[in-house]
Amino acid sequence: MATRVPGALTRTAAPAVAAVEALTRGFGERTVLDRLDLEITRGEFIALLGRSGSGKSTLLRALAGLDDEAEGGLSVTGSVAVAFQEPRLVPWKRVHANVTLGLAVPDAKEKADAALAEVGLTERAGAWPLTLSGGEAQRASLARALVRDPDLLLLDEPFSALDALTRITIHQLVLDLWSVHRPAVLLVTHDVDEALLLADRVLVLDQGRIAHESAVPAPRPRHRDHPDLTSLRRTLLAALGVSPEGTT
Ligand SMILES: Nc1ncnc2c1ncn2[C@@H]1O[C@H](COP(=O)(O)OP(=O)(O)OP(=O)(O)O)[C@@H](O)[C@H]1O
Repeated sequence: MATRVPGALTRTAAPAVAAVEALTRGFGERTVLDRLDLEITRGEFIALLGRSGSGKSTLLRALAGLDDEAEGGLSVTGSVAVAFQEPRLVPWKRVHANVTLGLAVPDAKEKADAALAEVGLTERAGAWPLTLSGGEAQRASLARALVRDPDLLLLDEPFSALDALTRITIHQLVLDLWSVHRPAVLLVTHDVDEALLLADRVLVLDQGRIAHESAVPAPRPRHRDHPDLTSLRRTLLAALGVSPEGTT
C-alpha cells in the first residue's frame, strides 16, 4: 500500500517501510501532530510512548491510512495491518470468519488456519467472539493482522486491557511472531517496561513531535531487571515528565 497525504514527500531510501515528514494534524484549534518526522525501517520493532493525549493514536491512524485530513508527507511501502486495544471482532462472525474478513486471496482459508495455529487458537476457530476470553480475543485480533502478512504492523495498546499473566504470554507471542515474520512493528504503549522489553527503539511523542528517541541496548530475551535497562528506564520516565524516584 502507498498512502499519500497532501504535500506528500518524494523519497528514495529503500529500507524504510514508512516515512513521515512534517506530518501535521490538528483538531479545531489544537495542533496534535506538529511537523513530525519519523522513518520506520523494515523489520524493526518500535515502541511509541507519550502522555495521554499526546497524539500517539493520531499518528498510528495516519500511518494506517485511516486519516485523510493529516497534512505533510507520509509514504508507506507494502501492506499495513492494525490491532487495537479492543480486539474489534465482528460478533456475528465466528473466529475463523473474522480472521478471513476482507481477505481477498484464493487461499484465505488455509492462511487463516495457519495464523490461528500460530496464535494457539485452532480449537477456538469455530467459536463466537463473545465466548472468547480477553487473551483469546486479542490472539484472534493478532491472527487477523498476521494473515495479511503485513510489512508494517501497528499495535495500539493491544495489551493494556489484559491481566498481568495473560499480558506476559501475549508479549512472548508477539515477539515470537515478529521473529518469524519480521514485519516492522510500531507499538503504542503507556508502559515503559513493556517498551523496554519488546522494542529495538523507543520514541517519546511530546508537543506534536518525536521529542526523544533511544535504542534499547539489551540483548534478547530480556528481563526488566537487566542492568542496561535501568538507566534507560530513568531517561524515558524523565522524557515523559514522570519522576523516576523509586522505579528502579
Ligand atoms: N477525531 C477527533 N476529534 C477531535 N479531537 C480528537 C480526535 N481524535 C483525537 N483527538 C484529540 O487529539 C489529541 C490526541 O489524541 P490521541 O488519541 O492521538 O492521543 P493518545 O496519545 O493516543 O492518547 P491516549 O494515550 O490517552 O490514548 C487528544 O486531545 C484528543 O482529544
